[in-house]
This record gives sequence, C-alpha cells and structure tokens, in this order.
Amino acid sequence: MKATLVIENITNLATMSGSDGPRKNKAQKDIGLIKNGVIAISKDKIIYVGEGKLPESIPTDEGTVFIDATGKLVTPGLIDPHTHLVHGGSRENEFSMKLEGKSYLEILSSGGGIHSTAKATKEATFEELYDKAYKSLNIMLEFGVTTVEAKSGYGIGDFETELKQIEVARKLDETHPIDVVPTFMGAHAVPPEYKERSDIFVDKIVNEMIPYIAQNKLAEFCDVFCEEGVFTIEQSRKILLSAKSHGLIPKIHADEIVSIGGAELASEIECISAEHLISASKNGIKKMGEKNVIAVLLPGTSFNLQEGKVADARYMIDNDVAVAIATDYNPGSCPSENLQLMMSFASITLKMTPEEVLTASTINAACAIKRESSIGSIEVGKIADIAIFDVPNIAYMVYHFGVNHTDSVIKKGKIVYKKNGRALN
Ligand SMILES: O=C(O)CC1=NCN=C1
Ligand SMILES: [Zn+2]
Repeated sequence: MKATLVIENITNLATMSGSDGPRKNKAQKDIGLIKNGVIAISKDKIIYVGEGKLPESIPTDEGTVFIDATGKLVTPGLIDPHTHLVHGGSRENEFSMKLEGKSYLEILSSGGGIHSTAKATKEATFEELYDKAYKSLNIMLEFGVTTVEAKSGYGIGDFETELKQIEVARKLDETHPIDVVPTFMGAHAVPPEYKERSDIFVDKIVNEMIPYIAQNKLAEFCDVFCEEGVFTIEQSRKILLSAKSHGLIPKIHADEIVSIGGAELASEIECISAEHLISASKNGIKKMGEKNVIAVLLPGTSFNLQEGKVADARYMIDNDVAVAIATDYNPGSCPSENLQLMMSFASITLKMTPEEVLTASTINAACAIKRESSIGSIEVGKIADIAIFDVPNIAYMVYHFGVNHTDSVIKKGKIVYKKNGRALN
C-alpha cells in the first residue's frame, strides 16, 4: 500500500500505543514514546509507525508528501471529550456578579447562568448557532484538537431547541474537519415552570425526549447535571437508567460543586464517565476505579469558578481511575476552547505529570467517548488524526503555558491546519 503522507525525523513521537482500553494508575504515565520516529499514512489510515528511516517495504512516489518533524513533538490528534459547543449568546455580564462574590449556583438559581444561555440558544437560528460553533471548532483545530464531544442542554424543557443543538452538532460533524460527537443533555437544568414539580419534568425527559433521541439515533450518550439544586441523585438515576434501557451510553456531571454522591451513582449505573468531580468523595472515587468509570476532569472550570478546590486527580489515578481532561467549553463556567491551556492547568493545579496529561487528552479521552478503537493513539490501522507541536517534548508543552504550540494538524491523513498557513474560513 503506497504512503500518501510520511512524517519523519520525529524528535519525540508519543504513540500512546499499547493499550486497548483506558490507561490507569502507572499506565497513565506511559505515552509510548519513540525517539527519532517515523509515521507512514495511506489515505486516511496509519500504515506504519517506527524508529529511524521508513523501510523500503513501504512504497512512496512523487505524490507522497513528506513532513520533517525534526525538533518537534508528534502526538495523536487531541480529543476534547466534554464541551457545550453549540450555544447562543455569552455571559460576560455574570463576570461582575462573580467578582462581587456570587457563586455559580446562586447565579443559576436567580435565573441567570444556564437559563440565560437557554434563552439565547432558543432565540438563535440554526445558522447562527452553526456559524458560532464553526468558529469555535476552528479555534479548537488550531490547538491540535481533531475530535470534540458536544452536549445539548440549553433547551431546558424546550425539546425543539434541544434538537436544534443536536442537529447543529451533527451538521458540523459532516462539514468541519473536526469530528463532532453529540451527547443528549436534556437534564441540564430544571425549567422555571417546573421549579416546584421537577419530577414532572424528569418524566417528560424519560417518557418523551430520551425515546425520541434513541429511536432517531440522534446522540450516542446521555448526560445529566447531578448537583445540589439541579437534579437529585434519585432523579439522575431515573434519567440515566432510562437512557441505558434505550441504548444510550450514560455520562454524568457529578459532584461539581457539592458532594451529593454523583461519583457513587456513576459507579452504580456503570456510566462510561463521570465529569467534574471537584467535590467527589474518596469512597465514590474508589467505586469508580472498581467499576471502570472514567473521570473527565475540567481544570479550566475550577480555575474559572475559583471555588477554592480542584478535583483530586492524584487520588483518582492512585485508585485505578482512568483520567481524561477536557475544556468544558461553555459560555458560563468555562468560556475557553483552549485544550492546551487546560493541559497546563491539569498539571499545575491537579498535579498530573505532563505524560499523564497527554494520556488524558488522547487515548483516555477517546475512551470517554467510546472512540478508542479508531483514534486516541498512533498505531497501524487507526485513523490518521495527528498533531505536530513545535516543542521539544511534552513537559515543555505543558510547562510553557498560555501560547499555542501547534505546528500542523492532520485529520484523516490530510493536512488541515498549518501554523501561519491558510486561515480556515
Ligand atoms: O453553565 C453552563 O452553561 C454549563 C455548565 N453546566 C454544568 N456546569 C456548567
Ligand atoms: Zn459541562
């Protein structure tokens, strides 16, 4: 099979190879490093990974593109497994409230927060949501990201708006170089009109929305904001068990602000992942390790919320919980598409080593969205989603924070971004 693209003289090639599932404990540090590496790609697939020169057995011709990666770090395309990508409006008006000391939950319960984004998303047209999210995907691509999960959740009871978000995500998956993986999150907040009768709203989600999403195959995952003052443990259990019974894979926003047992529930239901976990109990973390629930940590959110605590990544890694990280890109608790910055935050604030952070942004992130069979590592037969960073090694990339280290991004074997190259429209 002829090579269409060859990346050679790679000073540091982090393959992330060697595991068919999420990397836990000591394995979270193993990045499958090859010095002076070489990768051969044919069309959209990886056909060779090795050290030194490309072997004669891999044919090339005048059409083969060669990239010299001397002095560079090459990794699998980064994966952002937790975003609220598709949304209308913005919430900079809450900035002053936060500076005056108002908490995230206080702003939410006073009708702001998610509710104000819900209003903006409802009022926005499909095209407005699409254009806004397309621009965010361009930013993410420039940071080396090649796959993104995108939650609905701003319908807040208005199913049409929920569906509009999901349809935008699905359209973006077709049109933008980045692959977009939709998650249904109808249970993001209780609509004001159901404030005193939230169980009725839960029944609407369970009896109407989830069956429709599942029957029409509009999303693979179902997520719920299990939090004090949002959805209780009992309500979250009902929603996620219903999702599971309809073939949707359960995820959960767990113990973000108050520890109400979200991590324990994630383990009981065997969610693919539990996300945030800033306030997760040690018992809940241990149970997640026993039940192989992946932790998706969001260090940008804890930085932005400044609630004085961060997820205990070290305890999770030491207790066999595979850790992934994400931006949590959304207009309120983390208005940033910059996954490279979150990688630095994960190291600086969560005390994860640079190698653990790279695992968390590649293969473990792929596992959190059930894509590990095709992406998340540089191995023969996998999709050629590859990022080239202009840094000598992963430690330098994580330590030198706040700048964009991306040199080039390859998506399905095609160069889709080059630094100072053609701007994406
Ligand atoms: O505030 C938002 O829009 C997104 C969010 N949902 C749960 N935590 C953050
Ligand atoms: Zn979130």
